[in-house]
Amino acid sequence: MSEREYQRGDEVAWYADGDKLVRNEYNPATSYAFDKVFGEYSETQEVYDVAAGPVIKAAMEGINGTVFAYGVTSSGKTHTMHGDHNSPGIIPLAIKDVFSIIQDTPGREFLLRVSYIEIYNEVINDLLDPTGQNLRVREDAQGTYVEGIKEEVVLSPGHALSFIAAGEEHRHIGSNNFNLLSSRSHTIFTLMIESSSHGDEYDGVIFSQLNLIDLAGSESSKTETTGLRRKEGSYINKSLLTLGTVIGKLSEGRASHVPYRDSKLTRILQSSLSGHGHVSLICTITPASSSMEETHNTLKFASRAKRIEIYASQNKIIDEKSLIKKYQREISALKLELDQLRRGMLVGVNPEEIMSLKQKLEEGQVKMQSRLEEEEEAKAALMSRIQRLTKLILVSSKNAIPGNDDNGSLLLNGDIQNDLISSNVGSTITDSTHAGEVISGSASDVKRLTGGLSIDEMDLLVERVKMLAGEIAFSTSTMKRLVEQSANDPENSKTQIEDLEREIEDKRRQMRDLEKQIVESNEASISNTSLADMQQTMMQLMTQIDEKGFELEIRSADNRILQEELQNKCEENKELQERIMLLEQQLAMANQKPMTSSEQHGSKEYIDGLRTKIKIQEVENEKLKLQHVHISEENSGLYVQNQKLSEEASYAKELASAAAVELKNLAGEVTKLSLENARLEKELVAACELANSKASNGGNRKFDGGKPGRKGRSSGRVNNAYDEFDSWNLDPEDLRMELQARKQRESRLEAALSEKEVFEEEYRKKLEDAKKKEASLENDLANMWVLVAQLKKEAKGPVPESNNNERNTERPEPTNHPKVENGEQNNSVVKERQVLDVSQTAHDVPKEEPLVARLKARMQEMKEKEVNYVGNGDANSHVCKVCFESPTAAMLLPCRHFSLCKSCSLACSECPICRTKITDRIFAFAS
Ligand SMILES: Nc1ncnc2c1ncn2[C@@H]1O[C@H](COP(=O)(O)OP(=O)(O)OP(=O)(O)O)[C@@H](O)[C@H]1O
Repeated sequence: MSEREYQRGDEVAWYADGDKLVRNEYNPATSYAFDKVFGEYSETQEVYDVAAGPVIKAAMEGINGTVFAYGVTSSGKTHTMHGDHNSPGIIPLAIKDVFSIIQDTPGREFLLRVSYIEIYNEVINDLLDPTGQNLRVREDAQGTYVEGIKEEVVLSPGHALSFIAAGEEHRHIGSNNFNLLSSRSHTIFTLMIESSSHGDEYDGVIFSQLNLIDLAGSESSKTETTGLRRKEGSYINKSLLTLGTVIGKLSEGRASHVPYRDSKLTRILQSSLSGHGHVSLICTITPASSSMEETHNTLKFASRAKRIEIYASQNKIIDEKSLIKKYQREISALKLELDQLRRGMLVGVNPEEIMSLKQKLEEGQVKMQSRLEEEEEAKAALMSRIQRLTKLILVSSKNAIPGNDDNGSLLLNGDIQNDLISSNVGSTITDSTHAGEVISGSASDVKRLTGGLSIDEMDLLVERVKMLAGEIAFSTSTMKRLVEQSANDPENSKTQIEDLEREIEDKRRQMRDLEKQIVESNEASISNTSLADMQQTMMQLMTQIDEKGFELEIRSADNRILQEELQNKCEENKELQERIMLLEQQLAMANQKPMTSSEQHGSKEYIDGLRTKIKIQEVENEKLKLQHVHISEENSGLYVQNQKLSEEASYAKELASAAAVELKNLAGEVTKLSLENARLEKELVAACELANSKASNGGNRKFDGGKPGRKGRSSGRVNNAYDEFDSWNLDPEDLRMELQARKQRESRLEAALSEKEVFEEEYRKKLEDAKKKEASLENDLANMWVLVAQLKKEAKGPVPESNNNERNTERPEPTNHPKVENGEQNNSVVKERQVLDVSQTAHDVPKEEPLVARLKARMQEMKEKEVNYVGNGDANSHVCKVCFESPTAAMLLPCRHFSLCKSCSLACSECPICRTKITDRIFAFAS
């Protein structure tokens, strides 16, 4: 149990009974058996060894694998899959294992790629590429895949972890009342593994995919969430419900329709769940008594999932499609091309030519320059591509050097490791945390800078610096998490944070050392370069100058365009300002007009008075506009409320009709039972009579010598009946008891019947209340519209009577309020409107102030009503327990739980409250 659960006073409700059973503390007969149960003292490493290790090993041999953690919120899924600094989870352990398997597999080349996505509110986002949002799931011959996903080649465990750390920064996390850092999305970390053996032993390329999944936790109604969290919770629950249904269908083993398409999660996992890969499901549970029911559900889910049978087999792909093969082919072709190019260049180009080329360039002979540029660029591109491709292919260090001392270092393909091991560069790498991640290439083809490091080695150092930077990012994000958690456990966190800080400092130091080496090596190489090298360096520098020049040109062109745009904008601005001035002039002239007329009247006061009036009118207009906005908002609020009420009313109707159906059934059952009772009573009377007559005949069965004695009796009706009774072997006492039991059952049923009637009565009352509320809200709504119309009219000043029709047509109520349109509105509304109309026609419009006050009072009244309405009863009682949104339908599950809306209930194969299987659905509204 967690600290929080202890503090809450929870007890242990479920416990691990041995390493295969989970048993209920309160009801020991309830237990579930699994492949392996890990108790409270188990480490994640043990979980990894049993539940993930074999899957990862098989994935390295070409069999797809999926490992996922399932459980309610805060039960430890993220702890199991990601872990923390002290206890790494399945994902980091798997990554480490993958690289050590590569190291232990001499004779094979591997290419590893990773992708990392999340499913948040049924939208797939790429965590490695912030621009990759709302991606789509597609299907091809090999199964389902996410379109447009970013895949990154990884070279070391640290490299892979740095991508996870970067992805975690974008993942959706939030807090609920169970977990401060609750995962609000499902995440899928995928490792794509390609491998082939070398040279003569080449047997094609094997491809496999390893999915490591951290699901978001299902949320019960106990999770106090609102707004966004509630919405997220409903999406999480829906997708987990679909996962449950899919697992349920698969475990049945029958060829029925499996609804993979009902959620993105099941759609992506379709190939894994139904295909030929290994799947390992880790269910996380809490022993706490307050979550007993949720834990029970998880155990049932796990039991069902255990019944699914999957037939794992190795994948093979055709060579053309494999990336590793493509890279290998490309490397050979590029090397060839580079050779040709280099030969051509060394022979064909000398410093004078370069100088003359430079001169010609200055003179504008673009053709020559571009040839030089192209050749240089092509060469540089080829070299860097060869290096890059070569570095991506991973091989065990045991491959490359005969007699290698097997120091455990993993090499990236090639033959430069001798140099590395002998140089201090190599030792730095071997000393580092992810020892022996060495990048190699075909160094023979790559130019070595005299006295310094080869280009490959330099690249290797740069790569190593990048990896260290990634690892530092990962450690920093772990530290951030720890700092967040330090409030709960300051002592423990402090030491962890200190350790991490030390580690980060250490890595920074390593990075600085490497950077120093790079700089020193550059300097050394410069001081020792031969003439040829100088030529080449010069050429490279020239190319760089040219490139920079080109870049500069592009930038200045861009700049020119931007300046033009700016100028255009300025001109536009100027035009606009002129227009504004013109309009102002026009306005001033327009303002002057009444002055002229007032001059005609010869009264300055009159003008001032008019101006003040205009100003007041403007202020009033502003106010009215604001009020109009308020009222419109109020109106839409009322409309929504109205809709809600209608939904509630229909819900109540459905419930009532469901109750009626049940009542009818119960009545039928009661009648049947009464008939049965009557029959039994008759039988009892007959039996009693027989017993009595037997007693009066002195024939006590105990003393009459048993059955043979009865056979000798003379035939008669009573005796025949007795024989018949005897042949049934019925005891009157039994019958009496049976009768009593039936009577009890009957009275129970009658009690249930009357209870149902009470419920029905309650529902009826609720329905009436809802109807009343609806009517009153409609009434209010209509009143508001009348007021709005009046306000509008007043805003326009006194309107001549002939304008009344126009005013009426402006009213928006017919579109928003169907009842008014149909003329069905409440009489009081009609009356009020008539009164107002009359008052308007008589030019007896109340002054604005009282009207505004009335409007405010009305708004206050409406708000209070809303509060009363919302405050009535439990807001959660009628919402669907899965999506938390729609009202529940009147659905009769076999377990009698009315807890789902229609769409959720159709999507599930079992009741989410008690997990009873849904065999029939009776929709009351259908009946
Ligand atoms: N086996 C465990 N040992 C120690 N601490 C654990 C263990 N399992 C979970 N915790 C702690 O419990 C808290 C909640 O765990 P975690 O975040 O892994 O739950 P979750 O199931 O992923 O939750 P959600 O679904 O809300 O994301 C964390 O602080 C975690 O460190």
